[in-house]
Amino acid sequence: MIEINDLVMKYSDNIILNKINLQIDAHETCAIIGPSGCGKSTLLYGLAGIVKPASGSITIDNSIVVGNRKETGVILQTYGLMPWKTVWENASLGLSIRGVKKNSIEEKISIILKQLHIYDLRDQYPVQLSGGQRQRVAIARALSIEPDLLLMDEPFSSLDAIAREELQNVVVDLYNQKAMTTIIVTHSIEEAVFLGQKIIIMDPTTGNIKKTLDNHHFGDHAFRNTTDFHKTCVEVRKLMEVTST
Ligand SMILES: Nc1ncnc2c1ncn2[C@@H]1O[C@H](COP(=O)(O)OP(=O)(O)OP(=O)(O)O)[C@@H](O)[C@H]1O
Repeated sequence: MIEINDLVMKYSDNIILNKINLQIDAHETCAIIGPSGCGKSTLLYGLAGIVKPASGSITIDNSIVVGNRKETGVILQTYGLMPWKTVWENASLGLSIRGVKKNSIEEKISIILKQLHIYDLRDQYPVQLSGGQRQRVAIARALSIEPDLLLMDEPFSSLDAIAREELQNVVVDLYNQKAMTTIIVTHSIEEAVFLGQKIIIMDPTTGNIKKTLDNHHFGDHAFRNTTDFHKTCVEVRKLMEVTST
């Protein structure tokens, strides 16, 4: 379980997040949405231990986050792939850094690459891949460490609508297999509604949470085509409009 208590995040004297309180249950998926610059990434960096709170705390499973946590998988906007390493080498980086034995790495990475349909691309370099394929490699690397928490910062923003929906389906499938706590920062209302059991709408004027919606429909690819999906999108859009005026 994640507990955020009176969290203040600043860059120099500039307060970005102001006294945020939030609980995210273990095995929950949470989408964070809000206008550009409202501090979504900053919140994710706090959860990842990349940026330290000015005050307040972030606790994961009763331990205060003070830096990288080895059970947290992180996918940042830029994918973070090493251009000089192959798909296989990029995907296995997290395991080799942790000193995992070669046999075990081979077994785990083969399974994950096959699951993400990029096994045949294992000897290619990032420059030879499409955006969606690169993103699958980044997902493979994050999953290889078997995280209990997966943090994603606008992971699909550079993809076309179809590639984006395919990868959203992959996230749902992975969740249905492993039920890892998943937090995704997104600009897309549809993505937030499709991927978040909890949808957090941020308010840039207060540096706090405007509203949290519970969404019980998560987990089914077909949800995208339902009336409930569209209704929830409209609800989130209205809250975003209020936020941005
Ligand atoms: N390293 C930094 N140093 C100083 N200010 C920063 C830094 N990173 C972000 N900021 C500022 O903090 C604010 C919040 O940035 P953040 O990236 O968290 O917002 P965001 O909601 O994720 O934005 P976007 O949707 O555009 O990615 C912005 O005003 C940004 O300019």
